[in-house]
Amino acid sequence: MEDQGPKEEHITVAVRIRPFVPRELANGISSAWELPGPTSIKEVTGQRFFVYDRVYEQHVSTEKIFDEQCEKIIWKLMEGFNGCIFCYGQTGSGKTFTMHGSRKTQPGFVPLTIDTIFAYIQQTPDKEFLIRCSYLEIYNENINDLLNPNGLNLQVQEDKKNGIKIVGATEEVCSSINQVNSLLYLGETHKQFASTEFNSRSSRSHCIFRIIVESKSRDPRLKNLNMATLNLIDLAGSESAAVHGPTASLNRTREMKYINRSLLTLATVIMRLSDKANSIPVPYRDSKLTRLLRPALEGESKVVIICNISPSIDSYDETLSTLKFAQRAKKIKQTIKKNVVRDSKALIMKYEAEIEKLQEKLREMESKFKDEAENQSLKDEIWKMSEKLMMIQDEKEMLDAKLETTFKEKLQLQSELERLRAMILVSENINKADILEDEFVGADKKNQERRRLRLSIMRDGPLTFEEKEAVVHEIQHEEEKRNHTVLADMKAPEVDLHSLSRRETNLLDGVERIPEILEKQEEIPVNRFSIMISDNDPKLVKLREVAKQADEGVLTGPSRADLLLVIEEQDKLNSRLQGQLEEKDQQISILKDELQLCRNNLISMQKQLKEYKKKEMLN
Ligand SMILES: Nc1ncnc2c1ncn2[C@@H]1O[C@H](COP(=O)(O)OP(=O)(O)OP(=O)(O)O)[C@@H](O)[C@H]1O
Repeated sequence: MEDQGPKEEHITVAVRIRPFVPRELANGISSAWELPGPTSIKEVTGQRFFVYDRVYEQHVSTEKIFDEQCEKIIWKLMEGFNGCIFCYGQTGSGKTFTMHGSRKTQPGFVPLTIDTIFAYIQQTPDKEFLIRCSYLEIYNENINDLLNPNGLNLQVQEDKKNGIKIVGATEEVCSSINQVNSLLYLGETHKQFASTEFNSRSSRSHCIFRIIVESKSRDPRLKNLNMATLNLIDLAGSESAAVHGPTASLNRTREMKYINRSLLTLATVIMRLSDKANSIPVPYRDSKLTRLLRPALEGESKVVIICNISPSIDSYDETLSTLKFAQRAKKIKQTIKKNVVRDSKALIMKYEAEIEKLQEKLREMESKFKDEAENQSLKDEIWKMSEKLMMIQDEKEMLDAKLETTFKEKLQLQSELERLRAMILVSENINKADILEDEFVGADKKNQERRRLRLSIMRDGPLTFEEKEAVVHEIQHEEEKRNHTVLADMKAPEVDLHSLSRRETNLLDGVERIPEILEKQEEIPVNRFSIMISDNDPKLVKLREVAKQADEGVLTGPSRADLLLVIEEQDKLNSRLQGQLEEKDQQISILKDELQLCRNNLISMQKQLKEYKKKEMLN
């Protein structure tokens, strides 16, 4: 159960006595105080005796004091109760050591408070918190913002509903310990310090580190919001003129005057508050410090005062004054209420509303981004597609060109083959050729002779003279025919068939029909055995020679073997060309297939591209 019911309690006052500092040890200064029990302090030589909530001896750690006196205030703060912890005491008595300490060696109340707050948040998953921090100093009665070097002489605004407000003070929202530490570090760099007789780094101002905690249940049905403030105050130390020595500067003297005056006002306020029966007004307005502390001292905060004292007999008067101040403060009674905020002024509410708005914005942006991303991916797709299209078009053009070249090559081969065929004298498929020949030529005598000639070449044994003569004439006729083709455009000379010898007539007759035979032979398998004779062929040259010799009647060759050799050579060439032709045919058919594939691809890509473009236009 949360403690919400108002009840009266005393301010907690504890005394901390610091160890002797090196200066005191060097001077062999003795102690003026002894601690008879955990809550009491007594003069070593006199009878003065004081009792507090707790008195801490010299070697007690700051952490132990924090655990015993401050931790409960932090827990209350997290539940919505204001808190105020301050260190009071003469200069050099250990206030800054207690409040700030050193993170590494002995952390003070401020770092320990921060750790406790964040640990509490971590252990309270059913609530949400918002932490804000500000860091101020009161220097020469001016409130300065330690988090903003331009925030000087800030004004205090008092308002019954909202309490005390320092206009223009920086309030940083902190979500981590490191963030708070950075603020503290920044504040330290702006703080006013000076070296005095008692302290080489004496605070010349009252420093207030303020933490505002807003908390709210995560349960949406519970609308109440708690808001509480904790002030951690490191007061400047009261000091006498002796502290600065006879050569004190005007600045030091002025600082001292302001420090002492504000501490005196604080002491008076505490005195008036501790004596409620006395109806004399409390002079809060006499100093900025008491104006700021008013809500806390009037009962809005749980207050812990740590009174720091020196053990030294040298500081006896100042320590006595501190102990009297502590005694008066101990008498102050407070009725503390929990701060419950029901309006939407609390920052956590504003932030939640802001978060809701931002989330809405984020959702809008996300959907916009999604659209844009989709658009982008569409554009990328179109771009990729266009590139692919270009590639396919290039490929197609290349294939077209290749196809054209292959066709040309094929035509060349074909014409070469035709030329060869035109020169065929005999064929392995002679029977088939003969049948065809018979069909076209008929079984006339001349052709029978031709066939016999061809067959005789295939036979073993030497050629007869007539056979040799026939071969020679056949060759001569081939030459004439070729010349005739070359001179086709020129008027062919009239041939008197009656004047020709029987042999010439036979050959001419046969040759006239050769194109027809060849046409028919196109249908015959191309791998036939045939003779092919080219113009410059050395074998033809030889045969020409043989023919010439035959004409002159001195024919001695060619032998059957010579002719078969010629036939074989020519057949090889013919079959090679035929093979190349087939290869070309195959290439053409592959290219045609590839081209078709390419065309199909191109068409489907163009279609896809069209669709994408349509889609893009719609977007
Ligand atoms: N409990 C302690 N243990 C060890 N050293 C301490 C302790 N308290 C104070 N000191 C040392 O005493 C010196 C003065 O302490 P500190 O600066 O905290 O005094 P102060 O009261 O803040 O002085 P001022 O009012 O001038 O700022 C420092 O060197 C500090 O380290």
